[in-house]
Amino acid sequence: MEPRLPVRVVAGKVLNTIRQHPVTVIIAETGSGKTTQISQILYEAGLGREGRIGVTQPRRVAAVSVARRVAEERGGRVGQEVGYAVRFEERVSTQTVIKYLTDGTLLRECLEDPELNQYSVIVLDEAHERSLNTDILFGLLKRLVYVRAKPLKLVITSATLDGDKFSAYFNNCPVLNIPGRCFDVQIIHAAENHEQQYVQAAVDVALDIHVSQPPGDVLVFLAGQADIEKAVAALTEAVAGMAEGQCGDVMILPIYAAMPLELQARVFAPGPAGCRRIIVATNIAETSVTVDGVTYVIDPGVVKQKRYNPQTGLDSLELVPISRVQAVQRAGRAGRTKPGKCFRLYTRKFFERDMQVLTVPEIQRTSLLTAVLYLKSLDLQVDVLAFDYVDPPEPAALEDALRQLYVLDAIDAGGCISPRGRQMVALPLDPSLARMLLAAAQLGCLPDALTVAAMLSAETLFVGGRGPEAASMQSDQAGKAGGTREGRDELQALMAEGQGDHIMFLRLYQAWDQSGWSASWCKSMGVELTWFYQSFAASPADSRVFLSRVCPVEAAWEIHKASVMQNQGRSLHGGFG
Ligand SMILES: Nc1ncnc2c1ncn2[C@@H]1O[C@H](COP(=O)(O)OP(=O)(O)OP(=O)(O)O)[C@@H](O)[C@H]1O
Repeated sequence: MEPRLPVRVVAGKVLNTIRQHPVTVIIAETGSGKTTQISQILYEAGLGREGRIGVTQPRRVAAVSVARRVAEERGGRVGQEVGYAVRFEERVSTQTVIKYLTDGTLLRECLEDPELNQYSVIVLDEAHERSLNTDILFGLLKRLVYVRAKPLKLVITSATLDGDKFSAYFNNCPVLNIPGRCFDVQIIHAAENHEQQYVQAAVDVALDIHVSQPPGDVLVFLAGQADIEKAVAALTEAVAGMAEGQCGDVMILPIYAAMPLELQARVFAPGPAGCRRIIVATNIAETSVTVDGVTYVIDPGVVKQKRYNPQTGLDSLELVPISRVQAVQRAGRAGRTKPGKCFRLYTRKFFERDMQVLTVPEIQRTSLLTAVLYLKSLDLQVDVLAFDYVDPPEPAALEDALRQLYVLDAIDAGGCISPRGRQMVALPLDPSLARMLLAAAQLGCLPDALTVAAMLSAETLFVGGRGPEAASMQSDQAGKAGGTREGRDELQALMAEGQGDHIMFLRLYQAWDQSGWSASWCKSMGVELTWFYQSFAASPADSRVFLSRVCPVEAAWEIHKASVMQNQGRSLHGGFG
């Protein structure tokens, strides 16, 4: 228990407000105890007796690490009183009362039980992130608190949220502003912006901190795995070149989403005594997480953000400046267990005048395919165009999602979910991948399709963030840049088959399988081994079994009559122009 945390100081007020109102918005500084304490305050007051206290997080790493912390604070182990559920991993038992879960997992639970009867309270944490899933949950839970027979409390929490806007959305619910923070974070702005060379600038500042600042770990935010690998290589080289006695020991630890959860967890374990850790992270470490020991944060002010292009119908990742809200969150990763410093690699003027105040909600910038199919699958007769959004998406993006779902045969001409759409939504995958698996089941090639789906679900393929074009490079620095020359030739041969990315992935997997899942084979090909691990969990065999379990495609498959499909196709193509 942390009695000094600001949220603990006003525990009585928090409790009374939540008891008296169906929905409460709580705004308090980063590190003040929202994520770890509110659930415990409610539990200690008996609010978990009638059902679990669920706390959502936008990211897996946060759900898992916070559950571990809260279990530890309560003197238990994860999976007992405190548990977590994230995609592909669950540590929850009949004893579990406080459950941390990702917002995506809660949405999937709604499919099984639209009334979410296992919960008495749901806390939507980090609401400012405005993830697509959280935005959908706002609309669904707003309705549920008023219609569910068994009482349900909803709590919305954030360090930076427009309280008035959310209060208005939730029928003028109360907004609790909790003052105070634990430790100060000194903000140091750069004299000039480092837009182009932000990786090198971040490396330089990290090294500078290492040689000149008192003990404390450093957390560096970069935009993606490729950036991180570049920075780790540069830091390793620079540290190795430092004269003996110039500085203390240092340990460099990367963390990004494509890494298996066990590897991500390394950053939460304490480092060796007297050794400074430099943790190089994507924005997965931006909210909620506490990395004990982090005193210095380096924030280059950029992020890779998913954006939807209505012309191509696809999402792409773009490097964009972060919002001020994100800058506040990043700084808030310091000052949690002692005072800290945040080095911003952009000017104060840029922060004050040029940065957007809020992050654009994901619902207004990404593909809506999964979300629309999800809403269609709920037996709530949801009109996706008129759904109760906090901020509605572009009508054109919604219409586009409907059109694509029709093409995938997930909805019918009337816009209702089809039997195939129901099968698709049962698979925890992107609708296009789900559709591919269903087709593969029908065509008798499910094992290969499962392989491709697993590989496409993982994020990074080639070492150094290179695409397959790395294979055609005639670089002398082969091993360093992405594989040996022979490896690149082999990769090129796979690509030369010209059957598209999916078949190439399948061939790549088959070659890896034949190599006996060899790490040196991956290195020679310039392929990221962690990518295979990410794709196949423990092993390809396990992954197949797992995917077959979560994707009951064969059992559920109903063959549509070809003529029906053709007729539907004609009428719908006409309907959607
Ligand atoms: N793993 C941990 N190790 C050490 N201290 C921790 C840990 N997790 C939390 N704490 C302590 O508890 C405090 C509150 O953390 P908590 O995550 O509940 O804050 P928060 O208000 O949700 O922050 P944020 O808005 O950044 O998510 C931290 O500032 C820190 O002092």
